[in-house]
Amino acid sequence: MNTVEYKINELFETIQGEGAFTGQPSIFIRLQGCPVACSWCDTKHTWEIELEDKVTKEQIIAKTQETSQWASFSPEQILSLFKVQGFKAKHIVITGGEPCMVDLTPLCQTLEKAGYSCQIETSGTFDVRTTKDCWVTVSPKVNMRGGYEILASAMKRANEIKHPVATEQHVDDLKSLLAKHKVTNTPVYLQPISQKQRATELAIATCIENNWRLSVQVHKYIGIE
Ligand SMILES: C[S@@+](CC[C@H](N)C(=O)[O-])C[C@H]1O[C@@H](n2cnc3c(N)ncnc32)[C@H](O)[C@@H]1O
Ligand SMILES: Nc1nc2[nH]cc(C(=O)O)c2c(=O)[nH]1
Ligand code: SF4
Ligand SMILES: [Mg+2]
Repeated sequence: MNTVEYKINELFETIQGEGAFTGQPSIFIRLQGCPVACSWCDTKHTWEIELEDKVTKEQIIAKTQETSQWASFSPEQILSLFKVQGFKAKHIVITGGEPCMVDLTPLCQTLEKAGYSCQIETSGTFDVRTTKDCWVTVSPKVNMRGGYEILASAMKRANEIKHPVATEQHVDDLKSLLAKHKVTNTPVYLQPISQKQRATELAIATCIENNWRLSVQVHKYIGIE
């Protein structure tokens, strides 16, 4: 019997809007907690884990706004919730916050055993603990306020690298990282930060120059979660 529990900020079904799985109907599990502190992070409400923000599972399911509230769920409770909610997607995206602060293996094992495919969105600053079949999207974070560094093990485990960009410095940071970790075959996506026009223009030009791919956070353009 698995007794592990995960602190969940949000659980919802939508279309994956980023990276290689863009367009894929997906159930998102958003975990609470991240110490990396990217200045431009679009989910700052997930950073702190405060005990006073602990609420019931029902309140998390009923959430309609971004809040720092969270509830604990076991893998089995997550799975049965999918059924209660009538979710149809067979692909799960585990994000946050920083999901790799905890061991995701029991969660992914339970979900995969039930026939789902799993994907993790991570900053690459914590050990990636998951199943071998889980798709790992590493979005490396360089020189962020929290002071965390990219782990070689995370770069090696990555099935795709999705790098947020707004400046030439971000592009240079990525090139240094790829050289340092000898990444040659992993698909690279550039993701313009916060849909800014200049960031998007830079990302397009840099993708063409380097034969990388563009990831534009489709969900934000079409106004879905
Ligand atoms: C909110 S993070 C959560 C998962 C994990 N902490 C990470 O950074 O990968 C999910 C994805 O959104 C990206 N992201 C966050 N804020 C963004 C922004 N303002 N513009 C574009 N991408 C952003 C991250 O780089 C990451 O790829
Ligand atoms: N639709 C949709 N796609 C996403 N891909 C990554 C997301 C994230 O916040 O990690 C995200 C998100 O929040 N919504
Ligand atoms: S690592 Fe991810 S969740 Fe954490 S601050 Fe950066 S973008 Fe936000
Ligand atoms: Mg998001």
